[in-house]
Amino acid sequence: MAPHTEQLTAPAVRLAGLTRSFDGRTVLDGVDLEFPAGQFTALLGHSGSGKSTLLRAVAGLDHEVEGGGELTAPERVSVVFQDSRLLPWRRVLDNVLLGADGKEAAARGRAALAEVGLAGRERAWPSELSGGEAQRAALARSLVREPELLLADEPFGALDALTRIRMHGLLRELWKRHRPAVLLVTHDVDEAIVLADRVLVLENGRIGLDLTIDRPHPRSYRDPLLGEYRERLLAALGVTEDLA
Ligand SMILES: Nc1ncnc2c1ncn2[C@@H]1O[C@H](COP(=O)(O)OP(=O)(O)OP(=O)(O)O)[C@@H](O)[C@H]1O
Repeated sequence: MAPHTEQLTAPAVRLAGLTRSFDGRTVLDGVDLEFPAGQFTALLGHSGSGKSTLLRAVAGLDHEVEGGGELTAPERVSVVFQDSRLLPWRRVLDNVLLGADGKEAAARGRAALAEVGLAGRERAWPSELSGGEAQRAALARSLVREPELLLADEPFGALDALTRIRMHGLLRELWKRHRPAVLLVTHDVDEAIVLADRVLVLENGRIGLDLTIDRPHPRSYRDPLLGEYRERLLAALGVTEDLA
């Protein structure tokens, strides 16, 4: 019998028994998680549940995690945060290039900016960009390295609702073109179900729910069949009350 192809593909990320405490308080309590190359995964959880802590661990930014087991992540990892973290003293293109020199690098940077809709803004200063444009530039900077894994920590959390919807379309488009594995941390249940193919809920320091969103793309916010997933996720998050 032919072996199942998934078994032949090494997972992009594998965590086993990942534990992290701060001042004796356990935030991550033996997280087991694995996802394959190219998978778009969202991570939901209440404020303080440890989403950013988990993301930082996967990014290799936290040297105090106790593996207990193992932590495997690809070499080329990019991280996008809620604020763009553009360097104010560098022009947009120089921010995207992050010190890479030469004509070829500049061409790659320009192409990345064009991909996110910022063609013509290469020489702008970050202070001249809107919040949405700054996040576009941050996405261009993250993609120019062709990451195998894109970690995004509430990348649209500070944007207004309409800009956020546009950015959802852009992120999904970029994902389709570049196919990195994505781990998107968000508070927004709709954002998770419209973008991701798998949604995880972090609770009590572990993955409490692991839900595959089996709907074709592009998805619509109005798709009634997404409602069932929304209900399950809200229930897992303990949101049961309707507003008065
Ligand atoms: N460097 C740190 N020192 C002390 N405590 C920390 C540190 N980093 C995180 N914590 C604590 O760990 C818990 C989880 O924080 P984390 O930022 O991972 O949560 P989160 O789910 O991302 O929250 P939010 O959605 O509000 O961003 C919080 O109680 C936080 O105070």
